[in-house]
Amino acid sequence: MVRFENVGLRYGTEREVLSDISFQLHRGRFYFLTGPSGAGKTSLLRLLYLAQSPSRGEMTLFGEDAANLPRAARPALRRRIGVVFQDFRLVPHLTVYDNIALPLRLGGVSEEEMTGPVDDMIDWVGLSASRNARPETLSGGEQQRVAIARAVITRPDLLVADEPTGNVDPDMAVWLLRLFGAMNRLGTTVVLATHDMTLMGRMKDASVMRLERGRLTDPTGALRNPPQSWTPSEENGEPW
Ligand SMILES: Nc1ncnc2c1ncn2[C@@H]1O[C@H](COP(=O)(O)OP(=O)(O)OP(=O)(O)O)[C@@H](O)[C@H]1O
Repeated sequence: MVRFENVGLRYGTEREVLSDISFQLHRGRFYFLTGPSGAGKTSLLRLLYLAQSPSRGEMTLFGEDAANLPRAARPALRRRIGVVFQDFRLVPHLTVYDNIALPLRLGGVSEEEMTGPVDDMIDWVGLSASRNARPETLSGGEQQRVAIARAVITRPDLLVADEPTGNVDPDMAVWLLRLFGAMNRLGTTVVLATHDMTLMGRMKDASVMRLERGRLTDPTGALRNPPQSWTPSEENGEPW
């Protein structure tokens, strides 16, 4: 569903921060993106969620040429991608409910249609008691659960997360990883950037993409060939 071929990225006239990046992401898989600080993880994720265009190379997303996408075609492709950031990026003056409902409102879903799914989602992330609270009154872990709920309320094909557990305690990090795992079991492809080796060890089936000074290594060998044994699981105890 995603293919990068010899992708390079430079900011302005500086040297390339990403060079010769080639990989494929397979539908329904879980990927960790790791590497030292400054290796280019955020830059690679920004390419994936179309916040940045590559300086060279080929980039195919959901079968579309994403490297040369006309501006007008970007929103439709972008709607198929959910994004979660380390610093949550919630809208401060909106309640938990309204933050999670935001992508549906922007997509033109009626208030009547969205109430059930948004409340189910609030329940799923364990925040029913905070439905009408503003983000500033929540803990970091609670805010990140709102951010994850907002990112997945549209059931994206691809979920991209940039150090989503960086600002929460270790127990909450495991809780959040379970949410990403549950989404993944429902068929969403997940790419999660992290430094946290313990967290990576908890997701045994995940593939690991490692960046070193702007170049990608493939320690699990899974980026070019999909694992033969793997099939998406239909099991789900989640509300949607
Ligand atoms: N907007 C920008 N303009 C110029 N250089 C940038 C910009 N964003 C990132 N860089 C540079 O690109 C390189 C890769 O940065 P990036 O943030 O992608 O790495 P990272 O692996 O995510 O690091 P960290 O783990 O510290 O967040 C760094 O040298 C950084 O200084």
